[in-house]
Amino acid sequence: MTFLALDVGNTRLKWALYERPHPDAALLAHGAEFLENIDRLAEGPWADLPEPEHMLGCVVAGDAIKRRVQEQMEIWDIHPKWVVPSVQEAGLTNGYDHPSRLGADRWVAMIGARQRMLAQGGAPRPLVVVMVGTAVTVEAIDAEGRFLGGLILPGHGIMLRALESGTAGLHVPTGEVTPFPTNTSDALTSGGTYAIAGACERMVHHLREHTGQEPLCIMTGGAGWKMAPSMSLQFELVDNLIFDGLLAMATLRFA
Ligand SMILES: Nc1ncnc2c1ncn2[C@@H]1O[C@H](COP(=O)(O)OP(=O)(O)O)[C@@H](O)[C@H]1O
Ligand SMILES: CC(C)(COP(=O)(O)O)[C@@H](O)C(=O)NCCC(=O)O
Ligand SMILES: [K+]
Repeated sequence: MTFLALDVGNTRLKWALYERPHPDAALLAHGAEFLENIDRLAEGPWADLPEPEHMLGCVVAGDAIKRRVQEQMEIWDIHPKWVVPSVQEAGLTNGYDHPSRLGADRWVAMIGARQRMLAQGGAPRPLVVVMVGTAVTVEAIDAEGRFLGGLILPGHGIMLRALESGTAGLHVPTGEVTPFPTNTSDALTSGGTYAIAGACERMVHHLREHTGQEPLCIMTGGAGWKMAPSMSLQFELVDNLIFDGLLAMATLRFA
């Protein structure tokens, strides 16, 4: 009953093979590839894997990338299944104006975060879910599992590239995060980091005001580790929220 979980973002493809489609399943193998290397998955890291029986993925990198990933899966006899955000799934209600236009990765990460909170026991709380990847997303979910809405902002890389290409004098190496930057490198690195931190704190404030309860804050994504030390509020850093979400959805779909 092996299960392959895929998360295809705008920078990297992340994959994980589990012994079965269940949150308690053992992890058999996992990896991550930058998108320029995905055409070598079948002859590389996937060549010696036990054949997955089921697969569920989320992709936000566009149709061309999705097709290239599906080509790599032709070494197996599986039918690729991709998440399309719906109005309701796995205990979460989708408040987006057009539910299917929400990024699939955002939907899956929120489902993972909610499952994670419920698994910890205690009364359900509002959730702020931050994903720091190519872009940064900051989601608000109330204690009843209603996704109220979320923010999208540029990630570190995009912010720096935008500043570099839009100015004459901002071509400098990465700096340090510091409260009072005194050189261009530190000013850029700190500006980006605190822009993201500020958006997160603002959303916590909005959700606290809206629900009258203290939100639980969870952070994930490839660049989450860069943000974690600069957060003034307590954020739990989780590296596999999307896989948690895919496992929760797969349990319901493939049981
Ligand atoms: N090996 C790495 N070295 C440096 N930065 C990395 C690495 N892996 C991830 N990152 C950071 O994480 C971001 C990508 O995270 P990821 O969650 O894979 O994004 P996405 O889901 O959008 O593809 C990059 O933009 C980069 O800032
Ligand atoms: C916001 C995103 C670009 C994030 O992509 P990522 O950083 O994970 O590569 C992606 O979730 C997306 O394309 N969303 C569709 C638009 C929306 O969610 O409103
Ligand atoms: K992502």
